[in-house]
Amino acid sequence: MTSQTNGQFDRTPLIAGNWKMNMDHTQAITLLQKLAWTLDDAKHDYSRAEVAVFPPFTDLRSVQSLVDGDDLRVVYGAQDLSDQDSGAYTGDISGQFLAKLGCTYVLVGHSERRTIHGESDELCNAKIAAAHRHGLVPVLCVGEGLEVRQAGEHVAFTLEQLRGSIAGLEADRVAELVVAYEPVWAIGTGEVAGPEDAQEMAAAIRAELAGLYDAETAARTRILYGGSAKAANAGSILKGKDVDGVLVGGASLDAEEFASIARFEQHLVTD
Ligand SMILES: O=C[C@H](O)COP(=O)(O)O
Repeated sequence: MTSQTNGQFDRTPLIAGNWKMNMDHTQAITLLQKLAWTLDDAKHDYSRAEVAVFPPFTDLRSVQSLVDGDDLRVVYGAQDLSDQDSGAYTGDISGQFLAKLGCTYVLVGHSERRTIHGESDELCNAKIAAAHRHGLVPVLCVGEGLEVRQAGEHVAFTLEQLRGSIAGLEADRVAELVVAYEPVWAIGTGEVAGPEDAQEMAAAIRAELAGLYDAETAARTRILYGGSAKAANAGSILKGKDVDGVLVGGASLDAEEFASIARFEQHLVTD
């Protein structure tokens, strides 16, 4: 595996846009073209910050054609996958199909899947295995709700989700895994966990991985923050030494705003 450092950060930051259930396939083309043009105009260096989008399933073929046809550097993934590979699973999508569509990543266990669709850590674990069977890199989402946060149990809760979701995973797989810490109370609410909160949890996740595996493995895993991230707060969030990127929802639907987040190095907050 190649080194993930970009020279300034220990790991190459990943700026990921989860479009959720927004944008049909024609709107997807417009949004992605605008994003790519904006990043090109700004001379974005993709080796300094990787940029990924996660459109709805129905957009992926159009996204693939655009990325391939125009040689875009933006990569993409799906918002979910089945833990099964094929068969009588009406409505589900196989990792095999996503790989064929050129997906690099796939979200697993987003809080909206966990809460609305009742997805458990065990199912997330099986979905991670399915992603690996098809060469996809899972972006595992973990994070606590408001009550857990108020009870001060957010670290223990989140680490339990992490352990349950990665049980049995080999060290090499953990090193390439992306973990997104998304406090549920900060998603789509305008509430942002402070940079200290994001760093606290990212450090706790990395320490947990070091304990479960080893320090070298843990040092390679990328850990993102998600929850009302935007250009105005990305610089301070990404200042945390264990925070390796952001998983952006609402703000990723605006090409200029999302491009500005990807260009966070321009507005990194320093002491
Ligand atoms: O996947 C993205 C997260 O759910 C964050 O969404 P948000 O930026 O709209 O709060």
